[in-house]
Amino acid sequence: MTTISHGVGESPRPESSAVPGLLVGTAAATTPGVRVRDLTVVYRTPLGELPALGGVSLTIEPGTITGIVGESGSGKSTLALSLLNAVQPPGRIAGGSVEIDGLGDVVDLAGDRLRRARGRHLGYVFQAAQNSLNPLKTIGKQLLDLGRSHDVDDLPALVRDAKSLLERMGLDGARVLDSHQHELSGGMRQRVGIMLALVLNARLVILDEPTTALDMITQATILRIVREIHQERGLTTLMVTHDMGVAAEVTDRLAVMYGGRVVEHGPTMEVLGSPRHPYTRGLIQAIPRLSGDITQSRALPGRPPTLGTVPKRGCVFQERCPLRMEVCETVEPPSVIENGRTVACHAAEAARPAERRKEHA
Ligand SMILES: Nc1ncnc2c1ncn2[C@@H]1O[C@H](COP(=O)(O)OP(=O)(O)OP(=O)(O)O)[C@@H](O)[C@H]1O
Repeated sequence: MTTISHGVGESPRPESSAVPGLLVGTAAATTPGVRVRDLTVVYRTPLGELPALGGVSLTIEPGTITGIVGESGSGKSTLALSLLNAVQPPGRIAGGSVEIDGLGDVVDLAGDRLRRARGRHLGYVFQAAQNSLNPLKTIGKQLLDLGRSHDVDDLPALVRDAKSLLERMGLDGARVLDSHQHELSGGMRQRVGIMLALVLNARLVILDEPTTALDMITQATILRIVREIHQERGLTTLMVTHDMGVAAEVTDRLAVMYGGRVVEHGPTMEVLGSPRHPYTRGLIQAIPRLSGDITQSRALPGRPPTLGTVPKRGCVFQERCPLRMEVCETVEPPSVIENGRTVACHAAEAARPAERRKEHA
């Protein structure tokens, strides 16, 4: 689980001069796309610095909801944090870039520029969002602090927007704003987190397991609202989830992660309907809800690697792969892009008709 400060509870800051390259006072005019290139993130461990992301490249198209799925430890949260340049020690971004339209390479952002980008340009809810509220202040007070720290001129409008978002998520907006976090249930706090991610009108919204703390009915309501608000406001949304059912319901595109790599990426229905990577197939087969019959679900054999056990050579999935070939032990499979789908698998590549392989050689 990963926690970062939500920006809530930060002391209000005095007016500061405009920050070059950032839109202050208004939301970004266009829906941003994101281009992650060769991103490497390492964590310091007793065995030295080990990569949690080993050269991830991923393009997030403007206006889409992209889901990031994969088992625990595959690097989903680390990737989400990297989009905010918010990887905390003992982790660090060791290489690569994260280009966000309107912001540039966020890996190069620091200090005030970075703080302002978060919230105003990049909205986010992290797994522990419900624990990152300030216990000493009401939600309303924290909302005002957030608005002031981002130089929002019209604070009454911010409060109105917050109330309306909370009401859409089935809460009594005025009551919630008057409450302290201990007066709210886990599910209510999670919805407060989502409201705070959206209220500054950020156009790129990153949701890390936004519905984990919620019961099924509340989860369905929240997902519907995330989808509606995404469309109404013209957002680009990245959603990290363990739950392939959630991914199937909400996302337009799906990126599947394993051992700190994106092993498959493409339109959600295509990835789920005709998965090309054996890991994606394994994930899908392990889900009773998608395969329809609970007796047909088969758990993926073996366990995902930890930082210390990711293979140093060859394919990261080789140890659990039913299609493993000799080459998989020595050569990391390149990401092959075809018709809007990306797959990094020697076996999938070998199965493609020879003439199409030649075209992409
Ligand atoms: N602070 C840290 N120190 C050391 N290793 C870390 C730290 N945070 C994450 N890791 C390791 O980095 C790898 C990727 O972790 P990450 O949390 O990004 O995965 P995840 O897919 O989001 O997992 P989960 O679904 O359990 O949150 C894992 O092997 C994890 O143990």
